[in-house]
Amino acid sequence: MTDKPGIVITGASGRMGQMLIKTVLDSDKAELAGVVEREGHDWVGQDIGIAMGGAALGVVVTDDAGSAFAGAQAVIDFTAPQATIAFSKLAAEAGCVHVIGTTGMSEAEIAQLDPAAQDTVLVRAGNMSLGVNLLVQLTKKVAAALDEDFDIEVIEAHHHHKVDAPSGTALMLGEAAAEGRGVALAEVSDRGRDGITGARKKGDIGFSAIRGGDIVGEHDVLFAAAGERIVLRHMATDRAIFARGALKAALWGQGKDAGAYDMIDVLGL
Ligand SMILES: NC(=O)c1ccc[n+]([C@@H]2O[C@H](COP(=O)([O-])OP(=O)(O)OC[C@H]3O[C@@H](n4cnc5c(N)ncnc54)[C@H](O)[C@@H]3O)[C@@H](O)[C@H]2O)c1
Ligand SMILES: O=C(O)C1=N[C@H](C(=O)O)CCC1
Repeated sequence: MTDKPGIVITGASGRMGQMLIKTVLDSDKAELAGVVEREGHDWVGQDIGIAMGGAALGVVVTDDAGSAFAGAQAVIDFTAPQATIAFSKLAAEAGCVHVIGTTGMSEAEIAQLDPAAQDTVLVRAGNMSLGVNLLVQLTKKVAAALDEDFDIEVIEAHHHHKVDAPSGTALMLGEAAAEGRGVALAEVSDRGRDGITGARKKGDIGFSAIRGGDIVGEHDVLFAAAGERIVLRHMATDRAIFARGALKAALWGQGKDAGAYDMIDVLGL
């Protein structure tokens, strides 16, 4: 028996799932309480240490999320939108802090997380790294200082496995730029230009997505005017930055009031 929070990692075999498991195992502030994979995955039923190519750890991969969450203090979830919605209900029932890194959720899907946030602490962010959350605040500040003579473009690059675009981070940066300008992103967002698009509309916030190789995640916010340009840039070279942020959020959430939070809250930025 220990007083360290027990953490369950969902999507155990994923790029982030494996990084999160290593991060929790390396931490002296938390314990690995369980690991979850989707039904039918060949890791289900295996010891997670062996499945990841190492020694047995005594934690078996399960597809029964409800049982895994019972008795744990937090769930860290980097999976897929529908899985995350289902996990939010189970985490709330179990009284677990739910840290959500899953991206590509529509507004309607995000709204389905609201009932869980009435009952438990839910921390959701499209990017859990300190650097990107700082960049979000810088973007808001720069956008507030400049007028519409500066065209704003968010350019992102990720590995070729990524399934959603724009990235969650790009959307956070776009939201920050829109907030700085005092406009609603939905009104000014320009995504997926192709063909005879017409000239750029003043005040729009544009998005471009590059997909290739093993790029972990790169984001530029470009402010382009006649005669000068400002570029705010974040480059991730190691997924550990996202996992460290997620673990920080899981620990921060212990004992907090139920509600929906983000990494700006966690990091106090
Ligand atoms: N917020 C951040 O800081 C951040 C950082 C990196 C990645 N992400 C996001 O995290 C998500 C996962 O990224 P990834 O690169 O690890 O993807 P991945 O495809 O490598 O991993 C996803 C895992 O989720 C599992 N999964 C899917 N449905 C499930 C279910 N119902 N039950 C249990 N497991 C399920 C899959 O089997 C897979 O193992 C993506 O949405 C990505 O954009 C967010
Ligand atoms: O690898 C991914 O997928 C990433 N997703 C997040 C996003 O959509 O912004 C964060 C960066 C890595």
